[in-house]
Amino acid sequence: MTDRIPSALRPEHPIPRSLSQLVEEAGFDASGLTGDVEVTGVSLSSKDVAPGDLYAALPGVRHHGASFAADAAASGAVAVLTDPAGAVLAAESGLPLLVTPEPRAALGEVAAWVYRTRIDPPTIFGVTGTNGKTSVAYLVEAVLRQLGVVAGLSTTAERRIGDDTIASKLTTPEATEIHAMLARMREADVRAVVLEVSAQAVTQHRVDGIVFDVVGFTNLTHDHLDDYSSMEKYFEAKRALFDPDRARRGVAIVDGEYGRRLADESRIPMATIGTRDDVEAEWSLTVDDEAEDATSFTLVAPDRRTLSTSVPLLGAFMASNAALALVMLVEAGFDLDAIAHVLERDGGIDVYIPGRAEKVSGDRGPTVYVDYGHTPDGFTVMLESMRRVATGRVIMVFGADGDRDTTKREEMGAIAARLADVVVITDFNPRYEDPATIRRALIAGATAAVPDREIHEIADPKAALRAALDLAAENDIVLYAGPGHEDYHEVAGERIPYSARDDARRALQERGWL
Ligand SMILES: CC(=O)N[C@H]1[C@@H](OP(=O)(O)OP(=O)(O)OC[C@H]2O[C@@H](n3ccc(=O)[nH]c3=O)[C@H](O)[C@@H]2O)O[C@H](CO)[C@@H](O)[C@@H]1O[C@H](C)C(=O)N[C@@H](C)C(=O)N[C@H](CCC(=O)O)C(=O)O
Ligand SMILES: Nc1ncnc2c1ncn2[C@@H]1O[C@H](COP(=O)(O)OP(=O)(O)OP(=O)(O)O)[C@@H](O)[C@H]1O
Repeated sequence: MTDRIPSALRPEHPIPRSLSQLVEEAGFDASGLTGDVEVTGVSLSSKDVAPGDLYAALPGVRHHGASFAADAAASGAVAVLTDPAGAVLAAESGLPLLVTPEPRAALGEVAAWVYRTRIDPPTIFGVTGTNGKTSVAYLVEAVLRQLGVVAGLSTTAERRIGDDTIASKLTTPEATEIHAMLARMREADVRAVVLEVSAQAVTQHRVDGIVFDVVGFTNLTHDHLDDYSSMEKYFEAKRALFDPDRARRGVAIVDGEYGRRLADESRIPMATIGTRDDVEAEWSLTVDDEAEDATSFTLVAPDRRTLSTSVPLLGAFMASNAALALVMLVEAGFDLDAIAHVLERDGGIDVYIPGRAEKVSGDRGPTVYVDYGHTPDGFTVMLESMRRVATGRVIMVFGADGDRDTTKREEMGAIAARLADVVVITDFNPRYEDPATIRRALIAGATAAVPDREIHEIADPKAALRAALDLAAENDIVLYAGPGHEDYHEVAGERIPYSARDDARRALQERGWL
């Protein structure tokens, strides 16, 4: 299931620790330890085991990790952390066992202990919310760099340690990977780390063993109702991050109901940001100007100091993301005036976010963006911004993920039909679902909302994009929403290499526009 974790995300010079010490110091039931041994790392998949690792054999949806204990031993694992059922399965590996009733809940602490990530930690930022997490994480990292701080970053798109970039698989890595990455970051003298935190990561104990200095909340809107039975449960998963056991301080955008509730109900000090006049908040954001590839804004602090700057990206929502990033930095102790000074020196926030409102066109032909929007709210904010800057029509190409929250599809179709002039519906990661069924749901939503909207159904994404470009005039905008930074298209369990950004550039070149 998991590909190997790149060695660049593990410490180069791990320091051994003995399991008996872990039992002693972390309060594990010593009767669960069947032999002592020194460990240098922890891994959650037999495929990721490096020599000297403690293999965490967890029960999963499809397998019990303990059935791979022999494979882990063959790769150099020196002990197994598992539950009582796993202890039976792992016995034949002959490795010492550390048995605990809920190994997943123990994993963060164990990994933090093995990798010593609690000792002299960097400043750790966490970002959560339905939309905008990746963008905010990049924005925090960008300003840290501008301030001269060596930073680390972990997002859906990439993990970054200083200048090294490694592609990501999950939004938030497993606890084993996070602590290994933090240990590697320490070797690279990283002093501040930004982690994107999904709701699933909180629920699945992936961020256990970390105390965040500042956590930020973007918004909460419809998504992931396949993993959470209600918005309330989804909210609870996010709120759990804003707890004294997990974080010292929080920052929330309080435009929406959930942001306000989070600020009111959290048991950690919370700073609030409002991006509309009718919202009461300590910090206020005003968008000064929106252009095709830049948004300028002014942030007013609780003490009335102001910071006026810009992001080199389209959209008022990117100004909200930037405001959250800046207030998180202030809450972490960075001085607002010092931040204002470097941003003025550099002409704004110097950031590149792969596949988020990314303009791929040049000076000729229509303006073309590739974006990662895959929720009703993401569609809304992006299309509303495009409508404000467009001098021509907005043509939108999109699909919807297979095997993911099916309840949002009709709403996505409806928003596209209401806010775009032309809609091209295509396939996007159908996974194991019938792609025609997904398209039908999107089209049903679109036609119910705007019966006479111009809608094209073109299954092949490359053909759909080219059809949109053929329809576009010089002053039109083409938005290709969904694929963002991804470099594959997932069909029936197979990942077919496909980069929408490269394909869009190729299509523009074919037309002599780039
Ligand atoms: C549905 C779900 O949550 N699945 C998670 C779950 O997988 P699983 O229980 O099916 O694992 P399994 O295949 O039964 O295997 C059991 C154990 O055996 C191990 N194993 C398995 C095979 C093998 O050869 N060797 C081996 O060691 C596995 O590493 C695992 O620990 O446990 C795995 C390892 O602990 C997770 O990686 C996996 O997340 C999958 C990849 C996933 O897609 N999760 C999604 C829902 C997710 O977390 N998404 C959010 C993004 C949200 C957003 O859009 O913002 C995220 O943070 O990425
Ligand atoms: N503040 C925001 N409010 C609403 N939509 C947003 C916001 N910021 C970004 N988006 C939209 O959501 C898409 C995903 O953005 P981003 O990757 O930053 O969010 P995310 O929460 O990290 O999502 P994911 O975890 O799926 O990557 C963007 O491409 C854009 O369409």
